[in-house]
Amino acid sequence: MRIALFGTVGAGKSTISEEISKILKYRIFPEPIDNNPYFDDYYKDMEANVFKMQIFMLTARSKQLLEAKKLENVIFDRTILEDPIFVAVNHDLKTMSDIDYKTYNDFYENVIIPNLGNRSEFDLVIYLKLSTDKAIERIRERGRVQELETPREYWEVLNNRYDDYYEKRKSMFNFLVIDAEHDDLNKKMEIIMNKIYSMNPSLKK
Ligand SMILES: Nc1ncnc2c1ncn2[C@@H]1O[C@H](COP(=O)(O)OP(=O)(O)OP(=O)(O)O)[C@@H](O)[C@H]1O
Repeated sequence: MRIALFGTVGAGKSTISEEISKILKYRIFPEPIDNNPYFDDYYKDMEANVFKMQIFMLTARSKQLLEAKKLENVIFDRTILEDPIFVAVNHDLKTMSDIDYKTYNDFYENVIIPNLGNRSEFDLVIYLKLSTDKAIERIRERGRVQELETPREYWEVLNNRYDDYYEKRKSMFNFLVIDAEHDDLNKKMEIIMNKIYSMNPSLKK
């Protein structure tokens, strides 16, 4: 089964990915952050670095999808579907120009998507939905320095854009929406695993 975690920064995707992986022993494809040469600069100056950051992210995720093609069972900690959401936020907040926004979207629609073919198909997309206040609380608790100075408006627009994406495309993917506002991991996992087992009862040992 190809499982994807979908949701704004601080939603808890990494934790849920790890919990599912512990149970099903599926490999996780993590967010390409650790060796990302643009990550620090992006948070320091989005306008100057957003385009470079996006090219890096798309390339890293395309490489992951190529590798994952060989595997039947995988977990994606965020998907390539979500990168344009970050780009739209930059455009909304005017840290990306109209021209760059158009170029990115042309590139994404005409180069990235056709090249992916069925590699970006997911059996289940788990949307961890939460309020912006809660997301910010988690970002602060986690304390990743690059994210701490980012204005609230960025997280707010990002979260709204996630909701819009879901509303517009909910019939295109097999979404499971999880209320990620509360911290009860067991409760969230129970709903998720019940869904996974209902899709494939043989996974339940
Ligand atoms: N396309 C993108 N453009 C800009 N920033 C991105 C993009 N994709 C991911 N990021 C950034 O990369 C970081 C991702 O970190 P991480 O893997 O911890 O995910 P997260 O969204 O914080 O997840 P979690 O739900 O686990 O809290 C965040 O700072 C996020 O804003």
